[in-house]
Amino acid sequence: MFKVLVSDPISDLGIQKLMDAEDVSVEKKTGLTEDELVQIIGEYDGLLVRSQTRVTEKIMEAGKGLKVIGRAGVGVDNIDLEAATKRGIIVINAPDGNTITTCEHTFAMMMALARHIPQAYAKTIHGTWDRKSFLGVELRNKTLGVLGMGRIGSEVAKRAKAFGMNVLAFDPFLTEERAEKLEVKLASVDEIIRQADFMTVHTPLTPETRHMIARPQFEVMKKGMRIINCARGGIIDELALVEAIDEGIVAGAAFDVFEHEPPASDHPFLTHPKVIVTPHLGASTVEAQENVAIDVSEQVLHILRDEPFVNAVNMPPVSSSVMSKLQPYFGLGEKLGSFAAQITADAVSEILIDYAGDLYDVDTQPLTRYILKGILQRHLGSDVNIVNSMHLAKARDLNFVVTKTPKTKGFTNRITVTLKTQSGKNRLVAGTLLPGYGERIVQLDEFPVDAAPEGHQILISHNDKPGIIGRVGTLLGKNDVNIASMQVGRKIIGGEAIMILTVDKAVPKEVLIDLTGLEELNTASEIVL
Ligand SMILES: NC(=O)C1=CN([C@@H]2O[C@H](COP(=O)(O)OP(=O)(O)OC[C@H]3O[C@@H](n4cnc5c(N)ncnc54)[C@H](O)[C@@H]3O)[C@@H](O)[C@H]2O)C=CC1
Ligand SMILES: O=C(O)C(=O)COP(=O)(O)O
Repeated sequence: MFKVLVSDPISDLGIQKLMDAEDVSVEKKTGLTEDELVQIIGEYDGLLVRSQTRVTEKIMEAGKGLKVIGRAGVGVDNIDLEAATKRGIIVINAPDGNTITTCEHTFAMMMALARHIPQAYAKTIHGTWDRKSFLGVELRNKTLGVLGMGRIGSEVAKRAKAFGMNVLAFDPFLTEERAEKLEVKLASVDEIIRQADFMTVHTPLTPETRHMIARPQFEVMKKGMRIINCARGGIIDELALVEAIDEGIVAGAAFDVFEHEPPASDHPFLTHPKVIVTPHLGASTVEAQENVAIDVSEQVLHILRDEPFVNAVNMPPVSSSVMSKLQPYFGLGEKLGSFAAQITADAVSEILIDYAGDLYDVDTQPLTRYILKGILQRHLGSDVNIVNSMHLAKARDLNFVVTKTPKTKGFTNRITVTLKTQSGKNRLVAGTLLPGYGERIVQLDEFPVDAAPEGHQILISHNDKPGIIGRVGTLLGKNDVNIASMQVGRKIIGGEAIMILTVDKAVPKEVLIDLTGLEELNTASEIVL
């Protein structure tokens, strides 16, 4: 008999199938502390949560029999995925079930913001008939900026069109073609900030999206903008937002999510007359809660019974025979994908992967999943894994083409990843596994190189002129950035060249800016692998 613990309020109707299963017993214990969970988790094979329960490494360590953690919702930022993967605990989520509900909440917030509904309600029920203070604005003919055009963002955009709004959208995976299909105008974050009347964010919280709207963005923002966050606390810098409202830059904000939940009682949002808040209610409808609970229960049943499953956010289902041939290449593949994504600034329209030499007659599909994971993870965050990376690429109309080449000059094996972009500036990175030496990047765009893909790297494009290497070394030395290795590649003497430096620690942004100021140096960016 499998035992499943439900530790957050999850729809009974949704988990009915799990409760009815003869081989499963379900127990509901909500509101437990970490220590209380640690005490009891050892008895269970499965754990079902929403966003309240923080499933920490300590809990998983105590959950010796835990096979699966089911998240009845989208975001898995309350679950330590790395700890789960390390222990072979499969984490699944229900990504589709609460899309519409959260989109509708976003609209409820947008309307409430435009018409001051919470503030007007509060005055009216306290006996003040105030018709002067709450002059609103229409949505019609206003410009809505949508940051993050995944499931929820796309639905928000669709409904905004019905309200007569013009939609500007930004998502690293949004191509011109897809934007046209969704009837939105592709825009940069900067264009959205300068042009939108309303702005709503629908991205996950990743290192890249954390504080993506902060002081520098407020400084150039269109005056009078209204901002909505029903995605994750931390995407918008909360304190900088309050400042921007007080300075008259932002006309109002509606937040469902917070950097710390629940927010502290003295959080400025809670008393600010121009900020409206809800307690993370985006997914809280009867329908969504039923949907996500059904989805997650079905998957938990499959996993407990050792049956095929979908929506795993962390587990690689690779057979052992394929594994033994391909495993040595998995790390290289993922790094090549990540490297390619990090050097590509434009929206990617197609991914080309070529396997050559020893990889010619191997079923490389699992390896392709690692490469896609490396590419997608940069923008989609921790939800991408080798189980869902192909699905996620397809769902974003991101075509990937795999080719095989029997022989490769100079190497026994070679993986080449090319990202074709909207602007036509394609980026190529190729790598090989050298017996006895490990992973190597052997080509970057048209330049032959020989660099180990690891840690912090600086990629520099420059003109092949004497003295440039010295100038780079001196500047990095002055800034206490130690160079572990350096590789230079060029096609012709005196022409365009590149440099890959492996350094011992993260490179401050200012140092990268200073590098680009050096004579004969064109661009400098950091790659983290
Ligand atoms: N308030 C609530 O109760 C709920 C909140 N959510 C949250 O809403 C967010 C969106 O959920 P979904 O649409 O289902 O996810 P999704 O994965 O379908 O979409 C996220 C999109 O953000 C894009 N993105 C990533 N980095 C970006 C960047 N730097 N700039 C612009 N776009 C970027 C991705 O390419 C992706 O298309 C998630 O954070 C999720 O956790 C989801 C459901 C309920
Ligand atoms: O699904 C998500 O990402 C959510 O944020 C919903 O969270 P909840 O299940 O309502 O605690």
